[in-house]
Amino acid sequence: MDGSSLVMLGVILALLCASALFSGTETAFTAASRAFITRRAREGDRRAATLGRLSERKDRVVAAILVGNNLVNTTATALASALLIAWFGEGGVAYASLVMTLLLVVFSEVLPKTLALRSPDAAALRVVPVLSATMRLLGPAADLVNGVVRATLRLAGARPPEADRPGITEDELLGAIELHGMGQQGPADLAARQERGMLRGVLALDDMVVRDVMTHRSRIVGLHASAPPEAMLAKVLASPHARFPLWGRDGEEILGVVHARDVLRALHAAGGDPARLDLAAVAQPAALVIESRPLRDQLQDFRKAPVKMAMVLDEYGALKGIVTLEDIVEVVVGQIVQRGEAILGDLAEGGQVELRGDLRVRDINRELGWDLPEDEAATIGGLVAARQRGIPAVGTELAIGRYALRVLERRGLRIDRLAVRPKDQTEAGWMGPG
Ligand SMILES: Nc1ncnc2c1ncn2[C@@H]1O[C@H](COP(=O)(O)OP(=O)(O)OP(=O)(O)O)[C@@H](O)[C@H]1O
Ligand SMILES: [Mg+2]
Repeated sequence: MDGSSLVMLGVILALLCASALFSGTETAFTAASRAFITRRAREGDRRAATLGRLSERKDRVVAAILVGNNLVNTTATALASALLIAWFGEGGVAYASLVMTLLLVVFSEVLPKTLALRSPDAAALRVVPVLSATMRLLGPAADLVNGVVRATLRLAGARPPEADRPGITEDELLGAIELHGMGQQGPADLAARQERGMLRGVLALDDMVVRDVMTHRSRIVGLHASAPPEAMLAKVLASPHARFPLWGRDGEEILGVVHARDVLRALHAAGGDPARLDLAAVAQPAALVIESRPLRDQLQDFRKAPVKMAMVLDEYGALKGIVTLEDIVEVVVGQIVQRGEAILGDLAEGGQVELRGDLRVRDINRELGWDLPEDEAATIGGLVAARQRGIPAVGTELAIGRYALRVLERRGLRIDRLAVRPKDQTEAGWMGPG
């Protein structure tokens, strides 16, 4: 082998290495997590800051890398052809294609990309100098490439892709949340599941309205201003609640909201004599909210409000229920306190569970990981009534989505108790008596 052949071999080898560097850089750059880069940049890491800036124009960076990568690939292959033709004559072209394809795929594509993917975040930081140099040298070429691509797309009638799409979409975020902690087991799995629930809850605040979480009118514990003071005191003492709407004479008009603290204050003002208790004097003005108000907005209102309870009205101004800060917080963190009896019965074999009719479909889905439809009614009893177009008799069975339901108890026009099970698991049928 003569001297110039040796030089050529050396150059080809160097080009293959450059090609590998481009490939690895591209993979590290595109696979590095945005969250990691942002965090490190905030901590003052200069390389991360550069990465963050480059990520804002991903298409430009990728185009520059591709230009560089293809430039070295073609040059290396051309040199190899020249060399092998000199050695083997005409047949050298075929040899060069074969050998260079193998070398490029194995050493300049798969190997560096696999390496970069093993820890893309660290790799991305390491290749920042390569990225900067590439952009300085090939940035204009990348602009040219992107310009030609856009023009061609426009000629073909296709819409060019958005160059600078802001951040990620909510769908992408939801997808990432579903993947969070997947494949973990035991306590780690439980923690990840709870975190998924909270993250989903935060996003749900956008789609939910006050009506979805309010406590229905029929379950409000309120005080009537016209009732004997001793009776009001007894009611406050017997109730687990801290805030009470104060109704006017006709039981329709809302005078305000009384906090248990206010009752104490009123009692003190009355010299400790319950008969002289004047709750209307200590009641705070009631906040009113329309039932269609988005939860996110109501949450903001509560942050500023002196009383963390609001009366929920429909568009005609009729009272529909009440909502408190806790009702909204529960969308994110899940049921905080299980009120009264246990919120859910024990899960029997085959996944069957007995539920109170007034449980919220959303809470059931969350607690059991089910997917009953949440947009037809707030409570599971309401969902059954909606599907049956009326209040079904005890013993009625129906299917909703993947679930079989059976009415166990009815009180008046309300479904009090029902049994539910996922259909696929228990072809065996209902368990237990009844
Ligand atoms: N007077 C009331 N009547 C009926 N339901 C109420 C009443 N007050 C609060 N709730 C409901 O009870 C649940 C818990 O609300 P929240 O924790 O805000 O009130 P609380 O437990 O009475 O007060 P606190 O937790 O401040 O002592 C919510 O679903 C809320 O809608
Ligand atoms: Mg509470």
